[in-house]
Amino acid sequence: MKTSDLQLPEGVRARFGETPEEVALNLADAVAEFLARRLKDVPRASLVVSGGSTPLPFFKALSDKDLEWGRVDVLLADERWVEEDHPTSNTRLVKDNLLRNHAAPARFLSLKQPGATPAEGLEAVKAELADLALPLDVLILGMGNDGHTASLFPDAPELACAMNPECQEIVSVATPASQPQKRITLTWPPLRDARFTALHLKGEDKLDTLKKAVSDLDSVMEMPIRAFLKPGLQVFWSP
Ligand SMILES: O=C1O[C@H](COP(=O)(O)O)[C@@H](O)[C@H](O)[C@H]1O
Repeated sequence: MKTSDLQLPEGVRARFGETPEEVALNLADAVAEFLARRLKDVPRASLVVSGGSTPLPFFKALSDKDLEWGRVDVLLADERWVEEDHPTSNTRLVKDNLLRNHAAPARFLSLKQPGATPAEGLEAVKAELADLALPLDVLILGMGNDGHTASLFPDAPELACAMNPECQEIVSVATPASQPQKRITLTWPPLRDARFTALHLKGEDKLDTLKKAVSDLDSVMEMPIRAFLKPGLQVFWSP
């Protein structure tokens, strides 16, 4: 599919590049600029990132930015309920690739807390996030080809509650049948209200998925990413 075939909703900005490295640098520039501006006005700023394979070059580029990282709270939009030494731990991914270089002094708020299941650890996760200021400042989302973002999966029994605009909880357990591991995710209200939101994608398959998502913006429960395709969103994509 050609990028010119993609008709994004009004107010959604396309920031497409030729390579993942180019897009990662552009995204890191945009995030660093936003955080630096925010830190002039507030004592602490927040940065919510996603896991998976796409963000790696972005994490590396952002870790080189000379910011007052000691005043930045970093957390994940979602996490698998696995220990940090597990190969799919997003926490480890962030610690190894983002919280280094200039970014080493940032405070990391972990969505993985003690407990055999996310349900068991949920109260501890809420306690970890208790003094996080809302609205969130920067949110970087990814997307799966089933239309999930964060761990808002179409087949998660918890989805309706987590996507409810009146949801009072900042985090939810997610147990989609399609996934091998149970998960924990930020819910729609805090994600919806972030001041700067980017969707970071790599690959033709993601472009096809995005095209499918924009074709019917109302069916949010089929593809939760649809809820985020609203004015202000910036889509960073490369082949
Ligand atoms: O499961 C997940 O997948 C998406 C996308 O991952 P990628 O490997 O295709 O980049 C990610 O955004 C989400 O945080 C993660 O839990």
